[in-house]
Amino acid sequence: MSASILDEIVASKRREVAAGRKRMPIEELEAQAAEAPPVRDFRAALDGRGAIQLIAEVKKASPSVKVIREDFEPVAIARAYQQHGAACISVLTDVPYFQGHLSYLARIRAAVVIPLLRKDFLIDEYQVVEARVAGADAILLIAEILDDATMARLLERARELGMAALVEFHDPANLPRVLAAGADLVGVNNRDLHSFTTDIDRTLRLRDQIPPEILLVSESGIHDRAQVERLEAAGVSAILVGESLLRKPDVGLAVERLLGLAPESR
Ligand SMILES: O=P(O)(O)OC[C@@H](O)[C@@H](O)c1c[nH]c2ccccc12
Repeated sequence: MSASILDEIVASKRREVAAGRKRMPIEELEAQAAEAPPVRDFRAALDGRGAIQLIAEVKKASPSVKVIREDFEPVAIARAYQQHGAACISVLTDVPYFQGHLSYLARIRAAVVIPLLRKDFLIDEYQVVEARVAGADAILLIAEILDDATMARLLERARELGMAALVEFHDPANLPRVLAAGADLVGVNNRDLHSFTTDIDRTLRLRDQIPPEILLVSESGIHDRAQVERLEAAGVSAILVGESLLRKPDVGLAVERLLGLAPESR
C-alpha cells in the first residue's frame, strides 16, 4: 500500500463517517450499542501461553492484489476457520478497497462463537460504536493514520464499549507511540506500505522491544508452517493471516497446515 493510497483510503473514511452521522446520529447508535449482546474476550482468546494462536481473515480483495478469491462466501469461510482451529476471525468491512461490508460482521457473528475483529481504517469514534453494534468484539487501530490523541481516545472508546483494540504499526518509530497510548494488544504489520513486500523478520526484530505482558500479533505475509514456528519460538502470541488461506481451495485444511495440525503439501 503506497502512502498515497493510505491517504486516499483515509479521505474515503472521512466521507463515510460524515454520511453515517447524517443517516444515524451517534446518540442513536450508542443506544443500539447499549442493547447489543455481550462481547467475547478477543484478547483472552489470543493468550495461548506459548502456543501461537491464529486470527484468520475474511477478505475478498485488497489494493495490492485486487480480487483474492472469486467464490467468496464470508460466512462459510468463517465457519471453516473456526472449525479447523482459528482462535479469532478478522473481518474486512471496508467496501471500496477490500470489497468487504459491515454486514459481514453480523452475519458471521450469528454463525460462529469465536471473537471477531472489525478490520477497517478507523479514524473516528463513530466507527468504533458502529463496530460494536455490528457485532465486533475488537477493533483494529493503525498507528500510521492516527495522531497520539486520537489513538488514545479510540482505544479508550473501544474499552468503554467492552471491546479490545489491536493497535498495529509498521514503522518501528511508531512503537513508543503505540505503547504510550496504552495498548495491551499490539500488531506488527510485516507489509511494507510502499513496495507491498512482506517480511516476518520485521516482527522478530521488534520482539525484544515489546514488554512481555503485551500480547504481540504478527500480521501479513505469513504462508507456511516454518514461518509460524519461528514466530512461536520468538514468543509471538498470534498471527493474522488472510491471503495465503484464502488462496487455497480448502481454507480449513490451510488453517490446519499453518497450525501444524495437518502435514504441509509439497
Ligand atoms: O493477507 P495477509 O498478507 O495474510 O495479511 C492479513 C492482514 O495482516 C492484512 O490484511 C492487514 C494488516 N493490516 C491491515 C490494515 C488494513 C487492511 C488490511 C490489513
